[in-house]
Amino acid sequence: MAQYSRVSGNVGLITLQNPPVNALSAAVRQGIVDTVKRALGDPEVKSVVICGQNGVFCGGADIREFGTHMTGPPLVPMIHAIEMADKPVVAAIEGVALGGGLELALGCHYRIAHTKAKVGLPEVTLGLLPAAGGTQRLPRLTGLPAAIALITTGRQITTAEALKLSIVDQVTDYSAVDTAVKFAKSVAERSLDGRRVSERPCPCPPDVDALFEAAMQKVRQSARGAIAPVACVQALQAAATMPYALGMQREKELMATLFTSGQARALQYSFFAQRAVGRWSLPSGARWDGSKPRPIRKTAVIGLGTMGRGITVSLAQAGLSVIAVEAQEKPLKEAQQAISGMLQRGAKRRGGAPPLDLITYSANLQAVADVDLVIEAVFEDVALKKQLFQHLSAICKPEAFLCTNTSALDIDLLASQSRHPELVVGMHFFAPAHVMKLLEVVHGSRSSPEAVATAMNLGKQMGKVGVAVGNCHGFVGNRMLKPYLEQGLFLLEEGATPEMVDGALEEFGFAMGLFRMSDLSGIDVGWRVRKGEGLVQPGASVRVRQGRRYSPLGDLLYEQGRFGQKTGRGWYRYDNRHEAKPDPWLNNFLEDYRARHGLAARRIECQEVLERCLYTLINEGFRILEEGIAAGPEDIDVIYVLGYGWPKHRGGPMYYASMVGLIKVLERLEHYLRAHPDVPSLQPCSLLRRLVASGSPPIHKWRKIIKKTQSHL
Ligand SMILES: CCCCCCC/C=C/C(=O)SCCNC(=O)CCNC(=O)[C@H](O)C(C)(C)COP(=O)(O)OP(=O)(O)OC[C@H]1O[C@@H](n2cnc3c(N)ncnc32)[C@H](O)[C@@H]1OP(=O)(O)O
Repeated sequence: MAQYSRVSGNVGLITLQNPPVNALSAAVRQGIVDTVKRALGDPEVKSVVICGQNGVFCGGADIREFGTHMTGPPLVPMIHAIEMADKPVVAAIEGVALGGGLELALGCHYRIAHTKAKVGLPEVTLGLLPAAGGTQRLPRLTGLPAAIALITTGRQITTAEALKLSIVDQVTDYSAVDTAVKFAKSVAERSLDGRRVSERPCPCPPDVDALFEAAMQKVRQSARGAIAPVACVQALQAAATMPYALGMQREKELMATLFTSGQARALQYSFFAQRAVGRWSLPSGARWDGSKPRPIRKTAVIGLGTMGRGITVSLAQAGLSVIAVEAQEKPLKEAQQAISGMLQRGAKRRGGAPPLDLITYSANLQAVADVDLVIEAVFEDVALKKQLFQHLSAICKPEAFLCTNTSALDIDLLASQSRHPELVVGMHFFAPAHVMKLLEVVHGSRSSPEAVATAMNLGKQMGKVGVAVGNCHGFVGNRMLKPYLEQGLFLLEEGATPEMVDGALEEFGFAMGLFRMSDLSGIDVGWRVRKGEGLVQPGASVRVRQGRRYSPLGDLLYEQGRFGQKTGRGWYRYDNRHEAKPDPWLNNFLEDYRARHGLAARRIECQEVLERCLYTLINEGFRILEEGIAAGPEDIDVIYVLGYGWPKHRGGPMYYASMVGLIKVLERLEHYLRAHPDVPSLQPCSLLRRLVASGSPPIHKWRKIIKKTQSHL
């Protein structure tokens, strides 16, 4: 809806009303059309201001409408009518002007924004392009390079930056609406010549072809198969080379292919999934809306290795005070230097001063005595962490939350070392912790809903997307990774090469194939995990361990000192630190290994690589759902997209399974299980069977069946 009033004598004020973000639903679009008509037809009204209620201009088109039969007036003619009005129309931007919201503002003759507002065209992140004239109007204001950068990334910018780029005409610290009304009065009689953006020429640099070639190359490299960024460049190319009307036609055609694409559906699913995970629930029935987080003011981080440093930076950037503890003086000094550098670089990027004063460094654990919440990030060693929890429990005030940054260890075991196990939760950050948005908040059997709510809330303050998960080895993300990695090794035994397996996964859209990932995280790290599980038998290469097929290939590489990137050798060779090159040594090693074990190498197709690696990972995801470790498929999908390089435009593993068809996933798992009966991770899980038996319902209906399956267990 849109409300109309006349203010300050002769200014027509149109207020968009659709909480929480005034999205342009059919009713809002109808409201705008009606109120604009009314304002333009009222002889008393000399100029018009468009604003949004509750301090938010507009969050864009209503994404919930996209999957439905769309009704109501379309955006393009609505914005065109505003631009062609013969009375000045001013957009008063507060909060956000995003997507269709910014496109609406670009159709106005003037834009006045609050200093704290943000603007952007994030459609590309939803698999779309700004198809309400955004690709044609923005470059006419900002020039092509800035428009390419903004539209192909969807980056949201401050209004200070928007002012520099001529996207807005004025920025104010006062009410943008009041300022816009005053301004509208002052320009009431002024000519609109030059104010209609679509009538301006698109500024074209002389090297425009080279500019677009470079832009196309850049998006193709970073998009990893996503089609929307490519379409964005094509639409901008139309703005540069065609008259406005033809450019609009091209924008429309490109949008038509994106709008119904599977990628757009997956990205829009992901948008809502990232919000749905905030509405967590625990197996006990406790929920986000009934559990109050406790405010946290003082925090502490124990252990200032890579993870501890990233967590400290992230807490300070969120405005929280941090006691940063490292037992030895030398590493403490080194960490202090590194953290200061990270904060300074961050401040340079974001603007403002680095929050150095918020951090106090100490080598003494007693320094954490009066903090509200501790995050320990010491070495992943259960004995060390147990001892630390005993100390913390004795030192900290009784109501302090004790959080552990572990990627796999038992939260209940650590909680049992504390006098207040209900205040213990896992906070599993992902490296680099000040950059990665994902946070697994792990609830143990005794964690209180208040502790979970507080950790989730703290994560949000830190700019993370928290996902509440249950306690099991590897939680959700790392647990699902295990069968995926295992299949990679089995494929090598059967005739594949690391570059072939990685090629298939990267072609699918993963940021990195599994062997490149293993080289990056360290072959020694995986070895240590397997050792902890009792799987490593040095020197032996027996292919059955704990009653199931086992590949010792990773252990053999470890024994050769090939730890991955850090030693320059792993599954690949690294002549310079980052570039992975196929290593003839490895091929010989694999041939010897196969010969020793009587394994005949066979030709393996990419499809088999994908099916075996991805379907076993997905199958583990179904087990996790069945056991209640994750509350719903959205939780798993958010974890994989934000933490494990799963291609965003494929929605996440569980969404992907729903798109491939559950029956196909089930059949292929059964097929591979027949070929490899000694691999239990290929055994389809009962939830998958139950979903297939229920007719493979759409993903949003899985929770109901999961609940039924759980009640049968
Ligand atoms: C052939 C058809 C042609 C159509 C023309 C196409 C041209 C235009 C396309 C578009 O405009 S696409 C939409 C572009 N806009 C966005 O991508 C913005 C998305 N929203 C956000 O980034 C954030 O929500 C926000 C606006 C910055 C606010 O963030 P905040 O952290 O304050 O709140 P959230 O938890 O994110 O959101 C609150 C609530 O609102 C829902 N929501 C947000 N934006 C939209 C939207 N555009 N449409 C529908 N709903 C929206 C969000 O889902 C939350 O609700 P719940 O999911 O929690 O119920």
